[in-house]
Amino acid sequence: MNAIIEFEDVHKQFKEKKALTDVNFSINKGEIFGLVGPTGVGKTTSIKLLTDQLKPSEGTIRVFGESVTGNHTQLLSKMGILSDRSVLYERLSLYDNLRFLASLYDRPVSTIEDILEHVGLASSRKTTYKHLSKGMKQRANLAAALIHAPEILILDEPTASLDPSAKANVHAFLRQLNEQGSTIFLTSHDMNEIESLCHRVAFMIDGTIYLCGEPAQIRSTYAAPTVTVTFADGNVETFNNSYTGMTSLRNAIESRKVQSIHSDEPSLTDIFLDVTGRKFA
Ligand SMILES: Nc1ncnc2c1ncn2[C@@H]1O[C@H](COP(=O)(O)OP(=O)(O)OP(=O)(O)O)[C@@H](O)[C@H]1O
Repeated sequence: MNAIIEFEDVHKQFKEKKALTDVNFSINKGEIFGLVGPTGVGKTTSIKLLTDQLKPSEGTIRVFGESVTGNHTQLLSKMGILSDRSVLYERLSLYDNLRFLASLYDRPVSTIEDILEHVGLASSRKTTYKHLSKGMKQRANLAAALIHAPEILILDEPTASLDPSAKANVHAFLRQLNEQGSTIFLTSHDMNEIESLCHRVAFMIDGTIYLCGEPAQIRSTYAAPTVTVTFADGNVETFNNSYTGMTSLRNAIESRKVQSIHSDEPSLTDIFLDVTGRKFA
């Protein structure tokens, strides 16, 4: 695997507050990687460290094998960043904002139309940034993050203010960018988003990585060793995934009409709540 983002033994201390403790993970080229966790566990701090807005107290963060600390000018040109700070001017129209950014990166203006179309803001191109709604501002900043066709996209809660339809459009766009070669690192509170979008996911709890892996692999690790069968007469029975359980299941299937069979696999949200005992914010 070709790791292009690496967190190695990263700690971050803010005066008395320990925000990150011994954080280790890596993201491979071409992956969509999700960092999830409740509010205040260290997701934004991780993004700020990765984008050199903060310095780690200990440890190293590398992008393309190079430490980001103090080396961000060159590395940032390869990253598109959506963070909690807007990069757009309040008094400029959306189009003029993006045209300004495109000129900084020497990108053709045709890129702007294409991106505006994909984030669903083509009809708002003349609107002054400050007059956009909260969800539109979020999509405008996503558009700004994409203007220089970055190899890596770093997105802090990219869909937090979006309605379900805008969310689905942004998801489709992110999948498309990923298929075209972008590596995407995103944070979210939304397990469904992570489950449907990400190749791998890390659960962050109180500043540490609790679990990391592919959603299907995590689900199967925590799956209950049972199979639930609904029979045509309405009865529901659970069978153990053991030799005797499976023999009973086979006998039941042969002798009774079955409506549905499903393995009792928990969702990522179930697993998260189970392993942490904490609720999502
Ligand atoms: N500049 C700072 N000074 C002091 N403490 C900070 C600072 N920035 C963050 N923290 C603290 O570090 C912890 C992690 O904050 P962070 O913003 O990374 O959480 P988060 O997981 O992104 O939360 P949310 O999902 O609400 O955005 C919190 O307790 C926060 O109060």
